[in-house]
Amino acid sequence: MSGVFISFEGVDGVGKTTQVERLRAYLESRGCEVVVTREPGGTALGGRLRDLLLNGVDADAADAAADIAARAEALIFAADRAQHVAEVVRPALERGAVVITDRYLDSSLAYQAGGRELTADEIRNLSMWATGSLMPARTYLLDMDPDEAHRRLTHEDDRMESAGDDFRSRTRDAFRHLAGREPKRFRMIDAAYPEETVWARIKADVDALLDDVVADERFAKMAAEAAARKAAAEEAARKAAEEARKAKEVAAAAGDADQSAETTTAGGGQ
Ligand SMILES: Nc1ncnc2c1ncn2[C@@H]1O[C@H](COP(=O)(O)OP(=O)(O)O)[C@@H](O)[C@H]1O
Ligand SMILES: Cc1cn([C@H]2C[C@H](O)[C@@H](COP(=O)(O)OP(=O)(O)O)O2)c(=O)[nH]c1=O
Repeated sequence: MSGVFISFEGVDGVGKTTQVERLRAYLESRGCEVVVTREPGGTALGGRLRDLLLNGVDADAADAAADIAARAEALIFAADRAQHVAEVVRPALERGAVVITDRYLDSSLAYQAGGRELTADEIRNLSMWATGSLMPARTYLLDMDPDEAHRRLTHEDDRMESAGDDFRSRTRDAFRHLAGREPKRFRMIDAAYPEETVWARIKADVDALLDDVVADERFAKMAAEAAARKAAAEEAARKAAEEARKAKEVAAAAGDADQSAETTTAGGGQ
């Protein structure tokens, strides 16, 4: 199987990491090579950038959120993504692995455009440039009330999580809007249900997705074989026509020689 790229999105606490691990276990049990990764922080460089993004430049500053300007924040997330795609995602896809990422470019669209209010076009262009336009085949948006999701978290708020209720609500709305714009890629799953129910919905969709990928590959293989057969038949027909042309030339040359011999004989009798 060629590589399949899957992303999980949603506000903090909706259950992405939980479902990513369930999907990893399931796909491994089906015999797939699975690479689980995340943004920010899927590479060594990304780990350093994640620390800046989640803890701020000065962890003791009174307002850690303010010490990175909105545009700088967008660029740091994009830098993390560029390194992530170059170092982890593309090589794994080229090997034929299933790559599951806990967040990808839709998070930038939801948080930096929706949340921080930069424009969606500039954020999208930045991420497309950073990734060479690599898009997931499927994106699972886990959706639920963001305050309830926030209450599920057991750790202390990081720099992004402390941005407040309004920010969380804008981010959730932005995710839902993105899913509405691209229904083929997105599957929006109600994440307020228990873990098992959420997983059952993801599993059903993944089974269909992988069947489609296998069917597409089978179709591509059949199409390639048909094209090769057509090219071979055309080559054989070209060779046969060439041989027929040569045979005709030989016959014509032999005919000319006979005729000239006859002419010579007739001329010699005069
Ligand atoms: N469907 C669910 N219902 C209730 N709690 C959940 C559910 N899925 C995950 N959790 C719990 O919620 C917390 C956040 O889950 P996590 O997977 O880390 O979310 P995220 O990666 O989206 O921040 C964890 O303690 C996890 O065990
Ligand atoms: C990938 C990405 C994440 N983020 C934010 C979302 C999260 O608040 C934070 C780190 O994400 P993450 O570690 O995935 O948090 P969680 O597991 O709790 O969902 O970074 C952005 O603002 N933009 C981005 O492009």
